[in-house]
Amino acid sequence: MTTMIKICGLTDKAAVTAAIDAGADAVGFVFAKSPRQVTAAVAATLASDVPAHVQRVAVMRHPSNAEWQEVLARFAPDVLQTDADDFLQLDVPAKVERWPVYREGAVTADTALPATFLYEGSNSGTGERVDWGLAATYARRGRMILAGGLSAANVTAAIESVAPWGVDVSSAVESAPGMKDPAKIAAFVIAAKSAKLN
Ligand SMILES: O=C(O)c1ccccc1NCC(=O)[C@H](O)[C@H](O)COP(=O)(O)O
Repeated sequence: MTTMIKICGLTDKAAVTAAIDAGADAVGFVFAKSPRQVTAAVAATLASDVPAHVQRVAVMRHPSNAEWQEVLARFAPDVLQTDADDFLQLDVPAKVERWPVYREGAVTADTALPATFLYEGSNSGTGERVDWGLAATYARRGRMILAGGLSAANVTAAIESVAPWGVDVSSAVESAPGMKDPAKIAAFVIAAKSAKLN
């Protein structure tokens, strides 16, 4: 079994190509307010050559249904990633996979976690790392995508201690906020793939 790798917050074609060439399984485009924010039209252009085995993820945070419908119509993502409660008010067709975001501090032992979920801290895209010990307990309850503060330097250890289904990175593979660095993307993927899984 290998760990799913998502490179998030892509804003230019070179970064998309770097993620695909490195062997990423998913590429994320941020539509929320962020230094990485792109329009649905730009994301559609950036993702036009993404091969079918790489999932194209629409990353949002508290969108209105109208904002989501615009992204759905123009970008046609494979996956919608947004805070778990957002899904209550969004019309998401069955063909779009859901990656609800659960945030550290808001999850307890009693929280009903879905089959697949993303787990991170309060502030997306800021390099904020979660408690891996706690994350490991939640990772046993479903297909967790671990996010927040991962980098080429720590992703191997993160995978080996948390055992998530997937990992997600953004700021640590950038040269500046919103500017992805192809060499850092490649290094992250190599490090993630080198993790020893039981
Ligand atoms: O990346 C953003 O700026 C962002 C803004 C608003 C909502 C979500 C956002 N990113 C979501 C991601 O999936 C990031 O990859 C994740 O938060 C990890 O970020 P980082 O700690 O920088 O690796």
